[in-house]
Amino acid sequence: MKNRKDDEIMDIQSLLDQAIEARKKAYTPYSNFQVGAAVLTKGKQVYLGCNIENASYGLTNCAERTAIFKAVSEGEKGIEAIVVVGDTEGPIAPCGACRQVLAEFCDKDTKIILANLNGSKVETTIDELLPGAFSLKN
Ligand SMILES: O=c1ccn([C@H]2C[C@H](O)[C@@H](CO)O2)c(=O)[nH]1
Ligand SMILES: [Zn+2]
Repeated sequence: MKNRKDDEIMDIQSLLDQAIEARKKAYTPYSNFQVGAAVLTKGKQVYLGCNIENASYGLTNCAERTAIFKAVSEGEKGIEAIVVVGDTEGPIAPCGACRQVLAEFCDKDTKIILANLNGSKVETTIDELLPGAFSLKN
């Protein structure tokens, strides 16, 4: 019989597959570095994102922020898991801006899975990614 842990592993694998698909939609004429992300909300919906670059480089939106903003703009309240994937040597490392946005919408139980295309994968938390995050409640 399948247990809860098996279901979780399947969820994560399915999110990773979807993030890899989303990555193919990345708009990256400047860096040619594609990233994909998949968010599973507490409402059990999946939102996908890719990085979207701009001629004014600083306006680039990273894949994880695209996916999170899609979820939030549809009224989703919390994130159960997020997978981010890129063609990096090890698991991809989110930029500082994304860590601050993750801190806004993730809680201590949110699973943050960082992956690459070769099967490297780490599961982490927002507290590990951004210890001492800025918040108005500090
Ligand atoms: O976690 C990351 C790291 C980088 N990028 C994007 C931003 C830019 O388009 C390209 C190169 O930095 O990768 C993401 O989308 N997510
Ligand atoms: Zn980023």
